[in-house]
Amino acid sequence: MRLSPMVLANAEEVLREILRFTAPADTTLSRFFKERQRLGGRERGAIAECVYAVLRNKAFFTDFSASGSGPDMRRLVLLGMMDAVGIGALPSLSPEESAWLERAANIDRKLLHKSMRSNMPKWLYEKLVAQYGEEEALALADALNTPAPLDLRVNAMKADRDAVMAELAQAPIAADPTPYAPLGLRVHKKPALQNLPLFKSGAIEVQDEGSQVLAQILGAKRGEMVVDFCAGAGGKTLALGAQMRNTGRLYAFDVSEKRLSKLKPRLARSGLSNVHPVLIAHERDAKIKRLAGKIDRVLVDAPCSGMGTLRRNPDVKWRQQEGAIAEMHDKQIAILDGASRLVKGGGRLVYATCSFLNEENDNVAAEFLASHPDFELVPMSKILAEQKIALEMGDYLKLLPHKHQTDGFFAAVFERKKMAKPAKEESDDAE
Ligand SMILES: C[S@@+](CC[C@H](N)C(=O)[O-])C[C@H]1O[C@@H](n2cnc3c(N)ncnc32)[C@H](O)[C@@H]1O
Repeated sequence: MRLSPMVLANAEEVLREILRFTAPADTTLSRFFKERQRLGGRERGAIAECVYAVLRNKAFFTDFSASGSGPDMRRLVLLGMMDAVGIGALPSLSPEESAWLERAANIDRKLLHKSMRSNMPKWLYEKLVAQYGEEEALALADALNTPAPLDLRVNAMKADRDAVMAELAQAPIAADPTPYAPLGLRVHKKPALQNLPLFKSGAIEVQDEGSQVLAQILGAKRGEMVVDFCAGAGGKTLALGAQMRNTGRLYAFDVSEKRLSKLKPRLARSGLSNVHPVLIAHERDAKIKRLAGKIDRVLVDAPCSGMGTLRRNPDVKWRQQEGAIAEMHDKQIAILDGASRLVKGGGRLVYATCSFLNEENDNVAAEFLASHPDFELVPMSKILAEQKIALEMGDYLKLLPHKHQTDGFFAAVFERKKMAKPAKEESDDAE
């Protein structure tokens, strides 16, 4: 069935705003839809898919659109809709527009020039090539320009993976176990899940497999004292609380009241009562000092460029400036230093990001080790063996979409040496 012409007009309007890159695309889209209650589910789906198709092919579409006619934004929308719903579903195309779209559809995008195929700002693509070499950089860029699958985590407090898979099949929703995360399911297609009894009862949460692996490698156990230092809306907190079987104490720190407030309803659904959300002012907050040297495991899921999530947020790369990466690096070092004070002798500290850039990953880990002789690196190969996760890694966890079908993630595990005394607290409360 063809879309109505007003869908194209709406797509043009929202795309124009999103391409200014002044706000995240998903925020702009949800505000736009909220203001247009008359748009139905199919129309919303087509507009959102069109916008994301343009973001994932911005370089190619911008270049190709120069060969078309009519207003710029209409040309981009037609190309986006071609990917989103197919040329046959587009209303009121002129014969020239149809022929033009057929030409675009027949272009093999793998044969485009690398600057167009990678669909990234030059500085970012150059960083990728420097890190991975050209061939792998292109494979990674291709994967980052492809939509992510929908992964679920089964809440072990409420269900097991096989039972959830069987219940989903009744819906009917087809899903397969994820290869690395023991409680993960990868759902075929993208069905709405919010109204499923499994979701309402807290038996499942939406979570990328890579994120699940990150929570797993902290190795949190029953009865332990654990801190999720950058808990945000609690994606990993929920996984950690369940891993601890709702025992011990799990502090969820964050500097954002708004993000922490999103954790509350998720906690209620999850059935966890061992989680204690704590709003902190910064990484040296006095609330943290009371716990210095007392914590078994600390997760620092640090604020980062978010480049590892480009499959979901393809606009991030166009909104970030290269200089922001260096600023991020300094912030990451400061947070990791603050969080390290919590760890007791023999305890573990995990530093993680959803980025694949060395500045935010290996470099931060190396600097931390160089300035904290009371910590040593625990090779990721050892951690993965402990957790029985079938992934081949060296010192660090480096998950990449073209290799592991997850978002891009990094993690390093540090252990505080047993003899080391808790960090002496300087009188720096007044900072
Ligand atoms: C990558 S996000 C965390 C995502 C979250 N762990 C999850 O799994 O959903 C990083 C978080 O760090 C928080 N943050 C930023 N600066 C911080 C600081 N100085 N101390 C603690 N948290 C901070 C941000 O508010 C943000 O929620």
